[in-house]
Amino acid sequence: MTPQFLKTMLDGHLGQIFATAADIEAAAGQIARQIDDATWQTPPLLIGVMKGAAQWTLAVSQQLTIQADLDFVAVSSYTGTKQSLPKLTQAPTLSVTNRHVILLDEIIDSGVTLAFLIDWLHEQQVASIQTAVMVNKPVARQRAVALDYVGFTLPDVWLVGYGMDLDGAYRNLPVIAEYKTSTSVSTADV
Ligand SMILES: O=P(O)(O)OC[C@H]1O[C@H](OP(=O)(O)OP(=O)(O)O)[C@H](O)[C@@H]1O
Ligand code: HPA
Repeated sequence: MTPQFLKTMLDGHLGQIFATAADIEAAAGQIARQIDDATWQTPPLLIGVMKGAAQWTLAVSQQLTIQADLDFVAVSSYTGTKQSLPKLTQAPTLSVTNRHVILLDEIIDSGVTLAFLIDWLHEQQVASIQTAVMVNKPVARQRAVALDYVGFTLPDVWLVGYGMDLDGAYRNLPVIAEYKTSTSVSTADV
């Protein structure tokens, strides 16, 4: 059964629930095992893309069993569901030059945000870049981005929860859910 608080919080906008917290932790664990098993000449530097990737970055990094460093950048590209040019609003605090970077984002949609960050990291002369996304929404891609680790591949609907927002709301939902822009009676079930 879908918890009542989700239905109440999304007030008629709740669509399909694509993943529960347990599904997401399991997907993050599988990715952590792959990162563990890769060959690293120096410890990788995990960089989470704030704000949305905070939960996903911790879900993956806490399940690693190798040494890794952790940092964050902040990029802003969306107001509501409307996209604008990405802006780096916070650079990493650690030096990225010559580091093996793993960029973690909770969602890739158009690809513009990650492509922008990858270009920026290359300008800083990183040693290598891998990407680890919780959700891949491939339908509306505008910029090609190589994805090394993917949690879930989902359809082109607006998603909220586990870091994903609509105008700053719903990031704290413990599931990945569809936000229906027109209200309807929810049939979602978990
Ligand atoms: O592939 P794209 O179409 O570029 O979309 C993905 C980006 O959009 C969201 O960021 P947003 O700008 O909403 O900032 P946020 O992380 O603070 O929510 C999300 O967190 C990704 O970083
Ligand atoms: O579906 C989405 N949900 C939240 N943030 C996003 N940024 C791009 N696509 C999405």
